[in-house]
Amino acid sequence: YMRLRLELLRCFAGSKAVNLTLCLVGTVSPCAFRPSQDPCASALVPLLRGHRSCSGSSSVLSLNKLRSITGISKLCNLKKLILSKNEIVDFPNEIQSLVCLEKLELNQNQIRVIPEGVFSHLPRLKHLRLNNNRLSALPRDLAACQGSLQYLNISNNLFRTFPQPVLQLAQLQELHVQNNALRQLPRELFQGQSLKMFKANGNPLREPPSEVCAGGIQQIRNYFNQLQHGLEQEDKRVKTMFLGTSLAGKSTICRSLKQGQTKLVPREERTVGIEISEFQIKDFTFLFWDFAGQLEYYMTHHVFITPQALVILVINLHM
Ligand SMILES: Nc1nc2c(ncn2[C@@H]2O[C@H](COP(=O)(O)OP(=O)(O)OP(=O)(O)O)[C@@H](O)[C@H]2O)c(=O)[nH]1
Repeated sequence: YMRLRLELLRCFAGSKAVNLTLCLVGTVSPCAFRPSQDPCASALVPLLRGHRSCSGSSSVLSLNKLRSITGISKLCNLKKLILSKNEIVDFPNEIQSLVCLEKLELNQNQIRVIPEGVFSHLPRLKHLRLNNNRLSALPRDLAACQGSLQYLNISNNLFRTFPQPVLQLAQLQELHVQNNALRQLPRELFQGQSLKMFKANGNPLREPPSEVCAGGIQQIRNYFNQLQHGLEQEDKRVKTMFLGTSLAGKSTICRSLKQGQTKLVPREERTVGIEISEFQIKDFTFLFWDFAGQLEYYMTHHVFITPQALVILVINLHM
């Protein structure tokens, strides 16, 4: 039950585009098979109906909890293979025999590693879903799909660095990398014009900043173009936030810096909300954000604190 072996599928060897969605994903009812069009498939329907999890039209594989798949290597005409929502840990190596494959979905499994040498046998692959696994890298030979792959989803994995083989995918139109641990995206990804849809939210991005990524592909392209032309050097504004408990001395440091000498703020002049001011040193402009230290204002702080800001935490050592 937990290790549904698909040896019996060998009888499909040579048949065209067998709807494996049914037996592997189970989101389609057994009637999705078209025995009239594919006589081999009719042999499988009773087999699956006899299987406990296949009775009825509900999700089959989510119940099966497949951990491994074997016996599919002879399905060499297969175009679509859906193995979503299982408990597959080891990438099924036999997929490399499915040389006609155009669509492969292995999302929502527990795959950590994809071995080298599988994708180099899949030159027709157009659609690849690997989201919701435990991947932190992609094999180099994914680049072999550069003439065909149009859709790639690697969201909800453990990528800390952007997988370089993706940069070779010249036909890629849609890329999902949400909810990983990416800090940086490569400029080359946005140099071609093929990419039409790109999603990267849920990553701790610094380069380009998350705010830029949220604006979409064109904004990301503009950002990199500006960087390339050195325009970023003209932006010398530094957002500076003063944080600390009430009466820690935030306003005092803020005013002392601006006036170039110690300037004690009278106790009765408490900050209310936020006081924003500017401070110039040479050609740098510091935008001072002096936050009120009273507890009731804490709730609003996180709204204003952005990753690019300089934060000065003020502590009164006598308290
Ligand atoms: N002696 C001494 N007093 C200080 C120093 N820094 C701040 N103070 C005094 O401590 C009190 C509080 O200072 P503020 O700068 O208003 O503190 P704050 O952190 O801005 O306080 P909130 O407005 O409540 O958030 C004031 O009376 C200041 O004069 C310091 O370095 N030495």
